[in-house]
Amino acid sequence: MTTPPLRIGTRGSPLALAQTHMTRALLARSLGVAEDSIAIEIIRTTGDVIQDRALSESGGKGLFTKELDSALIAGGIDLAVHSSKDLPTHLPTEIIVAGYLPREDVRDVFIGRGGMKLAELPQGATVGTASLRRAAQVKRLRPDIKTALLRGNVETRLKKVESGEFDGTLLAYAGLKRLGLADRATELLPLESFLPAAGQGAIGITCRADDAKTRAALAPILDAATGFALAAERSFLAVLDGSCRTPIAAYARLEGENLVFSGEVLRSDGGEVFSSSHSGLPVDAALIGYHAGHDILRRLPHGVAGLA
Ligand SMILES: NCc1[nH]cc(CCC(=O)O)c1CC(=O)O
Repeated sequence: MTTPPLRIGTRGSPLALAQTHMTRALLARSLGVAEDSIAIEIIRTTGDVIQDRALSESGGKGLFTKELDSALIAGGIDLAVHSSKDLPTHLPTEIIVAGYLPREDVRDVFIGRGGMKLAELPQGATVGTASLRRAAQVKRLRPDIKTALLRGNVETRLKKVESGEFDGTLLAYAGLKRLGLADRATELLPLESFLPAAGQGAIGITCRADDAKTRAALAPILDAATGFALAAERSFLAVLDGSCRTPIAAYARLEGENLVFSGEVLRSDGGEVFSSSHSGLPVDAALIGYHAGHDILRRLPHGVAGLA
C-alpha cells in the first residue's frame, strides 16, 4: 500500500514547531513511514504579526488559525497542528478538529524573578501576562499585585522576568515542558486557584472535513479521553465567550466512567468569581459544558460583558 505524502501546516513559533515535530513523529511511526516523508509548512498568522497589543483587542477570534484554515481549504496542507487553547470554538465549515493528542499537564506555573514564589512577591509587585484569566486569578489571591501586558513567545517572556522588567509571569507548564524548559518553573500552581484555560495542554489537529484519507491516517494517534474533555471545555467556552475579553477557565477530566467538569468566569479585577461544576457520561461532554455555561449565565445580571 502506498501512503499519500502528507503536509502539515504550523505556525513558526518554537512551541508550535516543537508540537508539530511531536505530531509528525507520532504520525510517521503510526504510518510506518520516515519522518521526513511528511512535509512541514510554516505559515505566519495574524496573531504572530501583532506583538504590541493584547490579542483580545485586535479583532478577536481565529488570529492564530485563519491563515492555516485558508491553506487547508486551498489544499496546500493536509493537516494543521494547534495549541487547542488558541483554537476558536467556531471554524469554517470546510474544517474540522480531527482530534487531540494525549493531553500534557494542564496546570499553570509561576516564574518569579530570582526564584520568588507568587506568595513571596512584595506588595505592589508587577506580574506580566497576556492572559485576562491569569491576571484575574492572580488579583483574586493578591489584590495588591499589578498586572501588565507581556506578550511574545515563551523565551521572550522568560527573558523579561530575568531582566527584571517584571517580577514574575505565569505560563502553561505544558508549553515549558515541550520546549525543554520545565526547570524554569518556580512553582506549579494549584488547579483550585488557577483553573486553566479551556484546551490548555492539548494539541489539536485540524484537517478538511471531507478528507477521509487524512482523517484515517490521524485516527490512531488521537486520544479519546482528551477529546471528551475538550468537547466539554469548548462548549462551555462557546456559551460564555462572546468577546474574548472576559476571564474564563475550564477543565474537564475523566474520573472512572465519568467526565468531571469545572468552569469559572471571573471579573477582570478578580473581585468576583462564578463557578460551576457538572459531571456525566463522556458521550454527553458537550451538554455538560453547555449546562455549566448556562448555569453561570443565569447568575450574571449583565451577561458576560458585565464582568470585563
Ligand atoms: N496563548 C499562547 C499559548 N498557547 C498554548 C500555550 C501553552 C501550551 C498549551 O497550553 O498547550 C501557550 C503559552 C502559555 O500559555 O504559556
